[in-house]
Order: sequence, then C-alpha cells, then structure tokens
Amino acid sequence: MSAVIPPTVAAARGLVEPVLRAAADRLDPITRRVAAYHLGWADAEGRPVTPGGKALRPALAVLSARAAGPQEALAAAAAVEFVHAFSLLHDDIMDGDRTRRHRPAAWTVFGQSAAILAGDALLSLAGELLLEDGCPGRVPAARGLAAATRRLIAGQALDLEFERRSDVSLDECRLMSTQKTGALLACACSIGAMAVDGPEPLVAALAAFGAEAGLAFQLADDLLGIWGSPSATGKPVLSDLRARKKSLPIVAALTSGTRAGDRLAALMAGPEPLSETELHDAAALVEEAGGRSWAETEAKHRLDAAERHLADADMPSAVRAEFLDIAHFLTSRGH
Ligand SMILES: CC(C)=CCC/C(C)=C/CC/C(C)=C/COP(=O)(O)OP(=O)(O)O
Repeated sequence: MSAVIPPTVAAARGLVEPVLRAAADRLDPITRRVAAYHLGWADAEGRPVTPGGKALRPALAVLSARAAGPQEALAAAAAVEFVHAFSLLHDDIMDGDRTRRHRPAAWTVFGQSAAILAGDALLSLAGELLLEDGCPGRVPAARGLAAATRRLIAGQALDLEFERRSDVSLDECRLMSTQKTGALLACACSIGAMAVDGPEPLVAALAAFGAEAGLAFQLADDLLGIWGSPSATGKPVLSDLRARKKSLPIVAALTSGTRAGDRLAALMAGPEPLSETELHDAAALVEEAGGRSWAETEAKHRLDAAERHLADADMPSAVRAEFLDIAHFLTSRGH
C-alpha cells in the first residue's frame, strides 16, 4: 500500500525550501556541495535534481505556527529540517547504509569525513537560523530544538548499543524509539507555536501529539525496514534484520516467549552475516512470533493517542484536520 503526500506537505516544502537554500548558501563551497546533494537539490556533480525527502517535519512546524494564529515560522521549520538532515547524514555513516532516498548515500559519494562535516554544518545552521530570526519565541524554540536534538542523540546511542545486545526489553526499545524519532517529531509539531509565542497549553498538546505520532511513525518505519519494498523505501530489502537492528517488531518477537521468538534469537545471535535465506527465515519468524501484528496494533494505538491530544487542543479546525492527515500519512507509507 502507498499513500499520497498530503497537499499541506507539498505546499510547506515550497515555503520552507527557499529558507533552507538561502541558509545553505552561507556554507563554504566544499561543505555546501555535500549538503546540497544530501538535501536532494543537486547530483554528485552539482547539477540540479528534484528533491527526494518528504519534508514532513517542516510541514508540521508550519502547521504548528498556524495552530497558534496567522503567523509563519519558516525559520523554525527550516531549522527542524536541518536537524533531521544532519541526523540522516550521520546515521548512514554509523549504520554503513549505502543508499538514501533512492540514491547513493552522501558518504559513499563524498567520503565519511566530508559527510560528517556537512552534518555538523547543518546542525549549526539550524541554531543560527532560529536565533537570528525575529520571531518572539525564538529563544524557547531554540532551547526546545536543542533539547530534542540531545534526545535524538540519546536514542541513536541506544539504537547502536542494542545491536550488540541480545537482552533488549520492549520498554527499552520503546524508549529508544521515543527518543530517536518521537523527540524531533514532537519538536516539529510544537516549535512553530513556540516560535510565535503561542499559549503554553497549545504547545504542550502539540508536543504530546507529535511524540505519539512519532512513535507510530517509527513503528511504521520498522515494519518497512523488514517488509518494505526497496522501490518504496529507497533502502535494501530486509535492511534492519541484515544490520541486526533491535527494532520494535523484532524485539516484540524476541520477547514473545514463543518458539518462533526463540528460533529468531538463535538466528540473530550467530557471529556471521545472515545469508539471504536466513534473512527471509528471520522475517518469517518475526511474523510467526507475533512481532508484525503487535507493531501494527501498537501503531494504531499510538495514532489514537495522538488524535486524543489533538482533540483537546484549541486550534482552528482546518489546522487540526491537516495535522491528522499528516499523522495518518506517516503510518501508511508504501509497503
Ligand atoms: C544523531 C543521529 C545520527 C540520529 C539518527 C536518528 C534517526 C536516523 C532516526 C530515524 C528517524 C526516521 C524515521 C527517519 C526517516 O524520516 P523520513 O521518512 O521523514 O525521511 P525523509 O526526510 O527521507 O522523508
């Protein structure tokens, strides 16, 4: 199944992209070239191409400002996208992933050092953009983004540690996903309202909505990491099992107390890389042990919880409907 990108997301991309490009123009030419490639503006030779990322976070940030009033918070929206872009650049290096958004990952084209520097540069541009912006809530917004980045890093640290552990609990795995993905989604959903100095209860409700939607998004992403087709995900098939990732469906299967879960644990404990047959066996065992259905149900629960937070928040009904549209899109991407 695949879902069409909501019109709000496409429209927000058009609004935020000039801000992103103008900010990236401040970078030195070497770093800008890597950033422009990673952000999907240019090919390896610097020729213009059509951007590949979905730009969900800036769309959520734009909506977040609109929830508080008629103002825009484009610098905040661009800053969140830069943090996201930094995290993907570094993540591909850490995971050794060679493909991103249907293209060779930046580090495979420009080398690891250049890609690390480009990620660092995007992170610093995010802070610069926010703090020099004229919006009244720029300092709390910058503090919120910095805290979300710290949590994103904590989640990534757990994710990497879990690859070497065989005793990861579902609670630990949930914490990792909440930090790795939920923190920046929560920030994207609330930073616009924060930047325009919106009321505190609205900011809190939007952050709670984003945290739940972020967990639902990560569950959907984890399902795609096992059963997603490379044409839909832009990543190699069975990539999470290949990397021995302890994603939520995998940990649900490993901790299920079933024979299939035990067989999966034995398969994943071996020292050698898994063969293609073993990878397909492992995916079947995750399913047999109930990991797939658990993750699908959990994603629905998280989406319901997200909707409840939104229902309680005071905002124009059209903005609420657009938030919901994006939340449903997050969990129904191509399989
Ligand atoms: C510090 C560090 C290295 C952190 C890494 C954290 C990390 C990679 C989290 C994964 C989050 C996620 C679901 C990304 C896909 O977003 P998306 O589908 O919106 O991506 P798109 O922009 O390509 O559409």
